[in-house]
Amino acid sequence: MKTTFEINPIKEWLPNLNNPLLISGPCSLETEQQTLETARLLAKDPRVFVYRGGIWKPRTRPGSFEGVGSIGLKWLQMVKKETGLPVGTEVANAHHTEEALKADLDVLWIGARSTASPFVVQEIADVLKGSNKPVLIKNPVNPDVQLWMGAIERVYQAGIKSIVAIHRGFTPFRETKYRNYPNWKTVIELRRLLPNLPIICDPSHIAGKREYLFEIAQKSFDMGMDGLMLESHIDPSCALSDASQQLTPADLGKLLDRLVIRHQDANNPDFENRLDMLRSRIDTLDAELLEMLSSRVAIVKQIGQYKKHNNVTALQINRWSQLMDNRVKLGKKLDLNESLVKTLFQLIHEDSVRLQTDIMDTE
Ligand SMILES: C=C(O[C@@H]1C=C(C(=O)O)C=C[C@H]1O)C(=O)O
Repeated sequence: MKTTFEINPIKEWLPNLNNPLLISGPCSLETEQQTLETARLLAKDPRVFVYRGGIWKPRTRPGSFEGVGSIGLKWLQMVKKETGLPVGTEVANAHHTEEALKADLDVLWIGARSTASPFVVQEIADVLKGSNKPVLIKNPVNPDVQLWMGAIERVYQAGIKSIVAIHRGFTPFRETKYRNYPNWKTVIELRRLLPNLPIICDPSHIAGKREYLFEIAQKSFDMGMDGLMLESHIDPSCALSDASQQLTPADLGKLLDRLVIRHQDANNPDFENRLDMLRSRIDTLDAELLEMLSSRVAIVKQIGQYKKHNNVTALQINRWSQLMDNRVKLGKKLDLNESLVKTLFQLIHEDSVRLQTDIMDTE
């Protein structure tokens, strides 16, 4: 499928956007009062552009608070009427989508568990046909960029051009300090595949804890994200869901005050000139790296021939272990990141062994 999507910039559906897109509001709407009081405070901050509130909550285990359901749509309409903020909620099946469209919410989003299921996304997309609603699509729970793309394509094929992707982190397979670990590699790949697609970050679901929200939000701007979705609650300690990751509107304001917003360009000729100079040095160094790599490959091939004639295995585990230890030590001395050195030499070694077995088996 071709990947030149004509995605609308956010400003097309949010004309007063003059800052990164910030979506905020409670994880779950709980009562009319909690919904409205949170909204009233958020509406005072001009950096908040959309009010969010979950009403159908996909919970991992049964028995937790699963949201107030359709009554919440009425509360969201009240927020819009009173504050003027556009409002949105998560939809997870055709019925939710029909209800949300009937209530004329301004934006809808598809959650991470739903994105992971093509059937669910398709059923939502079928209902969205002809609606023109902006749709935000969270990453699937596993870092599979194709699955994320698939959900975006399904919604796009339903005629929706106002799409935003949300990085909400991925299910960890081991203990991490975050609730859902961020995977910037997957986000960078999505950006490469769909350069015009706005991508925002959801630090609340990545962090799981208030104390980590700032570092993730700042990293998002460092990475060129187009905005943030940050949960807020009038009284987080009493929240019925995700109590430890929500902020009061006042604390949200304080967090926003500390964030440095970064731009794609500096619009400053001095900066551009200096950057060009440094980049041309990188270009030269990269060419040298590749030439050195090519010389290395030539020797690896020579060794391969030599091994072939002497019936010696391509893989030499002792040499490989010593080489790796030595390169890691050298890398440390040169102040290089250990995982960079390891990954680089693992790739180089894997290719050496492949080259040598090819020589042994085909010539
Ligand atoms: C080049 C060799 O063959 C393999 C490739 C290596 C490499 O790329 O440096 C090291 C050990 C071997 O597993 C060798 O035996 O020296």
